[in-house]
This record gives sequence, C-alpha cells and structure tokens, in this order.
Amino acid sequence: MGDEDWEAEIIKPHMSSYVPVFEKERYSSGANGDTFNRTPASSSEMDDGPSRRDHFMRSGFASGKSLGNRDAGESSKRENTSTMGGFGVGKSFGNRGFSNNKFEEGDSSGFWRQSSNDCEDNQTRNRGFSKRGDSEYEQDEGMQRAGGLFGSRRPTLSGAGNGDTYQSRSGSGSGRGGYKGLNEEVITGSGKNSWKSEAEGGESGDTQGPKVTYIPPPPPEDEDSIFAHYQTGINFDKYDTILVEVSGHDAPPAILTFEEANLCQTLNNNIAKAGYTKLTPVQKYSIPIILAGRDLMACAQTGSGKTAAFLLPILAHMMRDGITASRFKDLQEPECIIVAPTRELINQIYLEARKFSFGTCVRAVVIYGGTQLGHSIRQIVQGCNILCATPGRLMDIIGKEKIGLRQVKYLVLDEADRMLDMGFGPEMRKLISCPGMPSKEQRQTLMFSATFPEEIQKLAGEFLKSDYLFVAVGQVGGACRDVQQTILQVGQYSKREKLVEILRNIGDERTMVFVETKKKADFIATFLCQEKISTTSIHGDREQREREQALGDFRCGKCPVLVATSVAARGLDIENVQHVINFDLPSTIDEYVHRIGRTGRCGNTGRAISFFDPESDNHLAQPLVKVLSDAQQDVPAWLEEIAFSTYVPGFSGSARGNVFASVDTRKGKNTLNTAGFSSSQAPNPVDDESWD
Ligand SMILES: Nc1ncnc2c1ncn2[C@@H]1O[C@H](COP(=O)(O)OP(=O)(O)OP(=O)(O)O)[C@@H](O)[C@H]1O
Repeated sequence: MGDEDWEAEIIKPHMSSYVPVFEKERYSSGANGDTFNRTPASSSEMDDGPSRRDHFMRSGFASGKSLGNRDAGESSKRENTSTMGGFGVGKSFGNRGFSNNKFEEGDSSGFWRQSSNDCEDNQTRNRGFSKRGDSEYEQDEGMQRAGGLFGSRRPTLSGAGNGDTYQSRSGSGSGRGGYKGLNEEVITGSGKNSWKSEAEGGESGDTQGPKVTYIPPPPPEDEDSIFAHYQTGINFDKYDTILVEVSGHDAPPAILTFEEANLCQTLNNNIAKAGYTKLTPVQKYSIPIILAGRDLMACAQTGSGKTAAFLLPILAHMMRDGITASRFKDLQEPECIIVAPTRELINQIYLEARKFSFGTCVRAVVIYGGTQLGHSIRQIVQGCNILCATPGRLMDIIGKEKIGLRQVKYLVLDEADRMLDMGFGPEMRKLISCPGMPSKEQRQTLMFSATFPEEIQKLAGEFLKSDYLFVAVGQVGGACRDVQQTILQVGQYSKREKLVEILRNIGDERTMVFVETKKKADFIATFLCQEKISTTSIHGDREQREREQALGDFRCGKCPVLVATSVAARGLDIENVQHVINFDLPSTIDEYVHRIGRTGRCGNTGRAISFFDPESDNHLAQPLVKVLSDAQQDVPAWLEEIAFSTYVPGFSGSARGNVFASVDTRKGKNTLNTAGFSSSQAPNPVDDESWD
C-alpha cells in the first residue's frame, strides 16, 4: 500500500469524526475528553490538503471504546499522558517570553536531560499558550508573526493557542528540518540532492521563504544537569570481550584505564563526575591514537561511547596546547570542528563537549539549522574553541565570515559514513576546500561511526592522511548484541493492528517506532493518539521547536512512544529506550543497525521488533540474516528461506551494495565483505527515493 492509499484510508472513512487535537483539548468535557464538538478552526485546516487533515484531526472516542487487551487502569494512564502529549496540547509556547532576545524560561526541550519532575513542571508551565498574545513574539528581533514560528502556515493554530499540535509541513518553509537524505539535514531547496544552504533557502533572506526565528532554550547550567547521566547496564563489562582490530602502521598501544591516558586533573574530574569509571573498547584504542596525533577512522557498535572517544583526547590536546579564540572577537577561529548529520545529534555532542570541558577555558558552541541564524552568530562571537555544527549551518556561518578555519586542528565527522555519502559528501568536500582550512596534512581528521561501507571508506581517503589508522571494534557494521532482535512477517495492511498490540503489551516503556516517510510518521503518530497511546513524533518536516519538544516529551517519559523517520536513527542517546519497532524496515541494513542501536546502549539491554513485509522487504532478507546471526540472534526459518530464494550471487541485496564493509578497505582491493560478496560487484547505491 503506497502513501496515497493509507492516506486515503484514514481520511475518508473517518472524516466526519475527526477533530483537531487542540480543539479536543479545549472543548473536551469529560475527564477522558471523549465528547466534543467540531470546531470552526477545523474547516479551514481541512482545506489545506489531506496530510494536514490527518494531523490536525483526531477521532472522537466513545467512552466505552475497547482498548484491546489492556486493562482499564493502563488505558487511562496512557490516555492521561496522551492528551497531554506531543500531539497537540496547549503547551510549549506558553512559557516562552522573548525578551531582549533571551528566553525568560526554558521549555521542555528535547536536548536536555530532565528528571520526571522537571517534565511535570514543564507540562504545567507549558500549558499556558492561550494566555499570552502574539505581541510577545514581536519583541524578538525578526520575530514577525507573519514569518516567524507562527508564520502564515499555521494561522489557525497559532490563533487557537496550541503549542505542539500535530501537523504536516511538507513543502513549507520556516524552521523545517529540510530533511535531506536518510538522516537529515537542512535542505531548503526543492528536492533531493539539491543541496542549498540555509542562507540560500530562507534564513538569511537571500531568497524567499519565511525567516527562521526559533531560538532554542539554553541548556541548564547547573552542574547536576551538566553531568546527568544514566547508568551503564549489566552487559557493560562484556564489552571487554569484544575483538578489536587496528590496522595501519605504527598504531600506539591501547590503554586500559583512564589514568593511562594521562589527562589533566580537570578532565579526570569531569570524567568521574560523568560516571565513567572504565573505558569502553573504542575508547581504549581511539584515545591513544588521537593523543598520538594520528588520523583515525573508527567503527564501533552503537551506544559504545564513541563520542567520548574523540572528545577526551581532543580536549586533552587543547588543554595542553592552549587555545587562541577569545571572547567577543568578530571572527572566531575554533581549534576543533565537529560535524554530524542531524540537529539533535549535534546538540547531544555539544552537551557532551560542554560536560567534558566543564571548568576549563575551552568553550564549545553548537549551531544547527532550524534556528535563528542571529542566535548562532551570537553564540559564536562569545568565543568558540569547539564548534559543533550541522553542515548547512556551518557553511552559512563560514560564508558570513563569522568563523575562520585557519586554526582548525581537529576535524571530526561523527556518523562519518553518512557525512561522506552522496547526501552530505559534497558539502564536506566544500568544507575542506574552504579558504583557510588547513590541508589534511596540517590538521587531524577523525571519523566515527557504527557502520562504514567500503565505498564510503574509499571516499574518506580524500579527508584523511594516508597513514590513518582504522579501528574496528567487533563486527564492523554489526548490530549491538545487547539488543534482542525479532523479525515478524507482517503485511502492510496488518502493521497498524500489530503495532497497537505490541505497544499495549509494552505498556509505558519507552519505545521508538521507525517509519519510512514523514507523512507516515504523522499518520502513525496520529493513529496511535487515536488509540490513546501517548505518542509524539520527530521528522524533518516538523519545525525545530516541535522536534525539540517531541524529543523532550519522549525523554522525560511524558510521551513514551516516539514515531520517527530516520532523522532519529543515528546517534541519539536517550535513556531508557527499551524498545525499537521498525514499523517499516529501512532500505539499507546500515540504517537498520543504527535504528535498533537507539536501545541497548552502554551495556543496557533492549529489544527491537521489525515488521518484515515480503512485498517490499525481500532485498533485506540476506543482510538481515547476516546481522541476526552475527549478533547471535534467532533467525526465523521463513526469513532464511526468503534470503535463500532471493540470493543473487555477487549481490548482497543491500541497497548500499554490500552487507558490511567489514574491514579496512586498504587491506586489499578485492577484500570480500562479511557476506562474502565483493563490493565491486555491488550495484550503484539506489537513488534515495526514501529520503523524505
Ligand atoms: N566509559 C564510559 N563509562 C560509562 N558510560 C559511558 C562511557 N562511555 C560512554 N558512556 C555513555 O554511553 C552512552 C553512549 O555513548 P555514545 O552516545 O557516545 O555512543 P556511540 O558509540 O556514539 O553511539 P552511536 O553509534 O549510537 O552514535 C552515553 O550515555 C555515554 O555518556
């Protein structure tokens, strides 16, 4: 069933019973909000096209509606949170008073770790949208009603006082993620592969399009929040048994303890405050390599501490060598630039950088799309030693001559395979050829990911010194063994029913549900809300404020279900995600590995359930069998059969062209990948139709 089919399915039969979420919130009379009237607002929204209709509307439930196998107590628990959840409660804007370009108060941003109490707090504070008028926004520079957060695309909503109402924004402008490619980021242009910097697309006003005015709330500054962390899991010590292979010449020996790294006292204090007592394998090997000044490509399983593996040695060097950037210089020249494919991920990396540099003179700054450009500039001019950036915003800022590259000593590509593929590769190449950027011989370039296809490794050579080292922790591209993987054969038409059944069994445990398109994310999220399962969603068509809100609501447990596109597949480190459900399997096995890696992190266990639709997923059967067996998971007989019957010699079936790049490609041109297929026989990567 294609997009259109399911869209039609939800719109037509239920049309008369749908009401916008926020209207339900306002007009519902009973505790369960079951009875409410149609509202005037809905009609204008309904003219806005089918996808909008989906997102603004919500069915009215009869009180006695059957909730499947869940008991009443459970359902009302869900329901309570559901009505306050990501789809449309009057929240999120109420606490935002802009004053002199500053937030008076933060909201429940998706980025900051919060206790449940914080979340409760925010729920209360946030539910005040309708109390304040639009005039508050006029105080912000460039925050015009017509073109700001509440630009012309959402007049009814903003007027109605709803903060986070579910809606689709395909094709619209301000603040949208500009989803690009499998994971993200910032294209404001029209189509895939047509990269346009934000400057071109709307933020700087070079072309038409509303101005992006969102200013993310600052993260909490107190030490407890900065060092908040979750516990390592029961399998953390099992990391020690993972095989590690280092290739390249003269690799320095691994270290076994933090003490051996010989870091300065402040760093050691910060490491202790972060709750790190023991190195993970990727840290044991990468830290000495980076300290020795070598370039590195490191591949290690999801959730195994790659971020600290590059941050700690970089910080150690910066502390040793001193830093040059000074406050309030118009042109800031950071020593380190870190890029990552999504806004949420780069912000997470920034928070890690801020944590480890706490109490030092090193200042980390984060800039990313979907936020006000002026805000990014203001952050930078206050001093910037480590610049964490998404590619689009980085290039814009460089173009505006707010960042000079002459002092760059460290260039880090997190999710490096993604940063180098056809989505971001061109931008990364532009970055390294920017005037002032030291040549690869003069800088240290570090690449990290859980997956590294061969063809991408080859592209990486352009960025790395020829003597770079390659660290492979475990099976390169392999899934984390702490994730229990289940593959269910579920046809397209049965997926929703199955999803609800699973979620009801799961109860309130945090679950990420991955779907292939943004529209479908909206659709499934709306559907789950109808089923009274408290759900929010994140995808590239949601405004940045909404994305952050959604992540915040998910993080704090207010919405225990997060429906996401691949924008959330990589890197996100969210405490207590116990389940990942692939409602739709991704088009590549690498993507699968990243998605299921949102659970089972840092030695904790997790579960991943994937719906395999034989109509559309057969190409994944072989690589899935491989991933499952490598991770010592049960392989269903039916999957093996499909894998066998779709076997094509020399072609693994993965859209990426091979199952894994299992080794350092420098080991030989004809190196076989783990599936035994030569990547040279692989087809071209598919045109990324699934990019949404
Ligand atoms: N040595 C350590 N001791 C305790 N916790 C750690 C250690 N190293 C990392 N962590 C924690 O483990 C979690 C996962 O780390 P991180 O996000 O860096 O994983 P990753 O390998 O980059 O994952 P992904 O491939 O999904 O991006 C984080 O919460 C981090 O703070």
